[in-house]
Amino acid sequence: MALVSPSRIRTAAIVLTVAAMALHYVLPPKHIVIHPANDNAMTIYSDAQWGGESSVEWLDEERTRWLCSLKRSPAHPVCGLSVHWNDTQRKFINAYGFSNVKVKLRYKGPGNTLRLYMRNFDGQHGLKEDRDTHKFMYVNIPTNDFGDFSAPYTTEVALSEFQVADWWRDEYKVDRNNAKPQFDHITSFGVDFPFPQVMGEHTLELERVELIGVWIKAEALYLGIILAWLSVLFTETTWRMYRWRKVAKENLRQVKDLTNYAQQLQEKSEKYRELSHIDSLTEVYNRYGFMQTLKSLFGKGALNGCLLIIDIDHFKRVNDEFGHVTGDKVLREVASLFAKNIRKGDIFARWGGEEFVLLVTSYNLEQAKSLAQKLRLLVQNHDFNSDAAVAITVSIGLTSFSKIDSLNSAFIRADEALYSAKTQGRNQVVAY
Ligand SMILES: Nc1nc2c(ncn2[C@@H]2O[C@H](COP(=O)(O)OP(=O)(O)OP(=O)(O)O)[C@@H](O)[C@H]2O)c(=O)[nH]1
Repeated sequence: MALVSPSRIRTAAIVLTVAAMALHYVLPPKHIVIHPANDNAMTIYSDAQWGGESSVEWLDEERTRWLCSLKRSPAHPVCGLSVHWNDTQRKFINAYGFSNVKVKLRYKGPGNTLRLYMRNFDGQHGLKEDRDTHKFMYVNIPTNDFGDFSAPYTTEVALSEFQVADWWRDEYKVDRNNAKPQFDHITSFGVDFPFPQVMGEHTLELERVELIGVWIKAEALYLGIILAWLSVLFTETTWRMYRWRKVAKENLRQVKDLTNYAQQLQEKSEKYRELSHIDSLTEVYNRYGFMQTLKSLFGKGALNGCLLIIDIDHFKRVNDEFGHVTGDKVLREVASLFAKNIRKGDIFARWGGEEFVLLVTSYNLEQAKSLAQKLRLLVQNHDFNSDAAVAITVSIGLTSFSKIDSLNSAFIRADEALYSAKTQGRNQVVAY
């Protein structure tokens, strides 16, 4: 089995999907603590610094609880607390990936609403060093949403609830497009009172402020899972296609092999068929080949012509005196002489032993006779180049025929003619 098979990849993908989803729901949210923290500074302020009548003071040594006394005066009534860190080690907070701010605050007083705010330095508007120029974003929260001193209560506010203050936009002449809340360079967090402020004494205690976010957003997680599954399916499809191609290639190769093998068999069977028609010694037709060729000629229509039976004279002597090897050589040469000197359509075969037959079509008896004489002389005059000091001659008996059913009788007549040629002294042609 392959090391990385599709089923293994799919199993791994299922395990990873389940693990990712479980982690997503089980993991505690990520958070950044804004307060309390060692690296921030807390300031309380009031309109007293601009000549107003309001005042503010810490109520405990730990500086967690403070008292705002809001008083009407010509100055705009202001009182609040600011947590900031742009003059501490932590220059700013990037809240990318965070969605909420969680505030644990206690309030006691006549006010109905508190204002939570954050400032963010955006580089285009304001100076880094001057916190008052940083974008002011706020959200008003009913005081009921916070606990009083008897029952502390935690409120969570979505960052999307914050809006940029109109006065900040007007003061720094920022157009609407650039006046959208942003939380990538938060430089301070604060609590104060929105307009219309309620005069009187307000006691507040800020216990904890933190940014809350998920490690990975659900949409991003699902998109990731979908992409991972798409790549698993892609990998699997590619793998399967690769395998199928390999199998198809192998099948094709086998088909090719079989085709080649079938071709070889065909060639062999052709060869054997041919061999079954051919006399192995002389390489001319044997008796079977002669009959088959004759049949195919009959198939093409009525046949007429002449039949010649050729027999080597005193061939036994050649064998007896010079051996069979010489005898074979003589047989081959006689066959070759005949084969070379007949027409393409004529059928020449070794009938058996030292006897040959020749069937010439469309020849009358006279024409066949002169052909037979020509062949007889060819043999007589041929230099057999053998050790046989005996002259090689042939006797030929021939006859004509014009009908298929007369072929048998033609054989008988030609045989009789041959016998006659032999008895009359051999090396001659006799026609019946
Ligand atoms: N070398 C060889 N000899 C063969 C073959 N086939 C038949 N013979 C020989 O051919 C000879 C034929 O002899 P016979 O039938 O007596 O005829 P002949 O000696 O030619 O005499 P006539 O036909 O009367 O002239 C025999 O000795 C056979 O052994 C063959 O394939 N090779």
